[in-house]
Amino acid sequence: MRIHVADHPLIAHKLTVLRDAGTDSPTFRLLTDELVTLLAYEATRHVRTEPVTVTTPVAEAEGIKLAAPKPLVVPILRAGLGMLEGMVRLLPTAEVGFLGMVRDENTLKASTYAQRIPEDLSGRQCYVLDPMLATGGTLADSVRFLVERGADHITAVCLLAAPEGLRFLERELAELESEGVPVTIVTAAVDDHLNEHGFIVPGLGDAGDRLYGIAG
Ligand SMILES: O=P(O)(O)OC[C@H]1O[C@H](OP(=O)(O)OP(=O)(O)O)[C@H](O)[C@@H]1O
Ligand SMILES: O=c1cc[nH]c(=O)[nH]1
Ligand SMILES: [Mg+2]
Repeated sequence: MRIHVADHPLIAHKLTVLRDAGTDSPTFRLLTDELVTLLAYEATRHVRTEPVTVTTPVAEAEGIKLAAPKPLVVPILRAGLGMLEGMVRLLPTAEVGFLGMVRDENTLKASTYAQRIPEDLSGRQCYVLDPMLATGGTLADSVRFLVERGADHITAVCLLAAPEGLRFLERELAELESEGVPVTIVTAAVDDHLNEHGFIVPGLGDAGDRLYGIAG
């Protein structure tokens, strides 16, 4: 598993404001959107392309275009939805599939309550969006779901990751990787630890609640 921690002053600045408990929801949504576009630049570094020739007003030029099949962007509801626009701004021709997942507050186990993902993902590169990688359970399940449908290249874009979750994913996804499905995590920061409630410390709190308000 490849882990890329973005190292850029603009990302660190926006993340600092995002962490601040005093930042209101409209600002939190705006900053999330801006951060994802910056992270998307790194996350799409290995997007598949094919050569193309265009005719400029002067001569022919060799270039590239995104290869078929189109990449699939998968926001993990709810909080991942706040990352969607920032991602497709950079990948406007991507298709979008949805996975609704929620973590039980007591057991910290993730479960899937909704999905709208193409049945056949053979040869598709998938970009999973989820702001928080805490225990890693949600991401591990979502990666397995996509690979079972044929995805062969997965990149997760997160705002924050916990070391415990990254170690868990390394172990859980080792088998997939040995079968030739590379997994990359792109994150704005790796925080210190998880607390007894499975929250990232120092973190930014509950990303879904901060984006959309307290869920019932
Ligand atoms: O790494 P994990 O320990 O699995 O935790 C991370 C998950 O927890 C949060 O979702 P939550 O269950 O709060 O749902 P929400 O997005 O609807 O708020 C977050 O958005 C991730 O999806
Ligand atoms: O810190 C955390 C952990 C899981 N989910 C969140 O939204 N925040
Ligand atoms: Mg939540």
